Amino acid sequence: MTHHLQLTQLVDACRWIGAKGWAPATGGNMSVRQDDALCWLSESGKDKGSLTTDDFLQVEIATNRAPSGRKPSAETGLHTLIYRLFPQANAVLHVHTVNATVLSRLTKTPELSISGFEMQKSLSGQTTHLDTLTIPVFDNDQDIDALASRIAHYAQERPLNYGFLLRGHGLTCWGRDVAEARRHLEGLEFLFECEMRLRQLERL
Ligand SMILES: CSC[C@@H](O)[C@@H](O)C(=O)COP(=O)(O)O
Ligand SMILES: [Zn+2]
Repeated sequence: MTHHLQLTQLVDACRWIGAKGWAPATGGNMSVRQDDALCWLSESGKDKGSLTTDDFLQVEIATNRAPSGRKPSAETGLHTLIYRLFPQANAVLHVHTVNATVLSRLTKTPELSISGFEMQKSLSGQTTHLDTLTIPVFDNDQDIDALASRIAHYAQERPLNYGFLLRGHGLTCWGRDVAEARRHLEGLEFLFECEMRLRQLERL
């Protein structure tokens, strides 16, 4: 399948994320795949809600190098890991939502389990609220290479679909295209919000 570079769709997604308040300050980073070898990543340190296509730079998926010499996201190594692990992933969105940040800290186990919600079907392949959705929660780390290798190790042992949480940090999710990555982000964020409210009300 040939696909044109989805940079315009990604810029639109960044605006939407910014308007939702899901990338406060300079939090969050976003990318799209160009091909097997290259992706386009948001430049480090910018407000991700007001990016233009000029704020994305080409990065080598195998090496994390940016030929332009500009500085790609601090979390480049997580985006390129996803492109290496999943050939069908073509867009990656990383956000710092309050729900992802708090729920990942409330989850003391290596995985968050979610069940009983119709909105689980917003995630590709999910067909019923009766299934249990498993979202891994990795301890945050400022050493992105170390974090990437922990995630890669998890993916060798267990299915890793849609996204993962970084404890006390945020959510990283992906899709076949920007539209699917957006749907996964919106679906997961809705589920996190519901889970948070249920826990508050039930005092779990
Ligand atoms: C307050 S931003 C913290 C960053 O280290 C990181 O977590 C992040 O999401 C944004 O980093 P960036 O380098 O701009 O892509
Ligand atoms: Zn982050």
